[in-house]
Amino acid sequence: MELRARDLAVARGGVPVLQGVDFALAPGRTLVLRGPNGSGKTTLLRTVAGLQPPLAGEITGAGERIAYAAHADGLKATLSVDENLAFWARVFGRDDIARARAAFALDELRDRPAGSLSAGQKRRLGLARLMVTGRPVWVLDEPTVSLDAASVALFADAVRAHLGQGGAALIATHIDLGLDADVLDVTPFRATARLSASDEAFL
Ligand SMILES: Nc1ncnc2c1ncn2[C@@H]1O[C@H](COP(=O)(O)OP(=O)(O)OP(=O)(O)O)[C@@H](O)[C@H]1O
Repeated sequence: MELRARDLAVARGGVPVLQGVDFALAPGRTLVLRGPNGSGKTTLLRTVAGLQPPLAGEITGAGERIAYAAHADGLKATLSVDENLAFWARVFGRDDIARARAAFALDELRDRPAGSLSAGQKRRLGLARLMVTGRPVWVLDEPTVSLDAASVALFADAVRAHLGQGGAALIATHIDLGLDADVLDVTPFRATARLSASDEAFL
């Protein structure tokens, strides 16, 4: 099933940020969002992930198919690496964490409290959680922040494996991940109208 956005308009803090966004993301494919700082990539991802409603337009193929990884890692600091993964797996009704742990080179860190990990190790753990969700559409906001070159390569491998199993990925990133990806530059979709609260009632 495709993830699709049709004529989507999104807002941040009540201010329209993007409008007229259309894209389709098929199983097995990656779509990379590009655009300068503040152009609306995070806002678009949050809307696709269902964390905020669109101002206008339609999203299909999202909802419970999405696993979202935001800027913040959102880890439980006092729980170990394994406990964090197991907790997350349970939330999604699953129990296999070994594959995710290995894919992100976390085996040697499995008993360490997440709060004691380095920034890059925390990020690897945050990304490993995607694998335990079992969800087909990964929505990722700057996933490689804090990662060294070797960890970026691990991440790209994990995405490739996910695509190979029929998954899909929507990724905001400023770097080249070496993936065979489609690219959507959000710059042309910047919202022109700055609507007041009273105008919004007529949308
Ligand atoms: N909490 C907020 N309340 C109001 N406006 C916000 C908030 N967060 C971001 N914005 C504004 O919304 C617009 C879009 O921001 P967004 O974070 O979506 O951009 P981005 O393309 O992801 O940027 P970056 O590349 O810097 O991560 C910007 O003008 C930003 O200043």
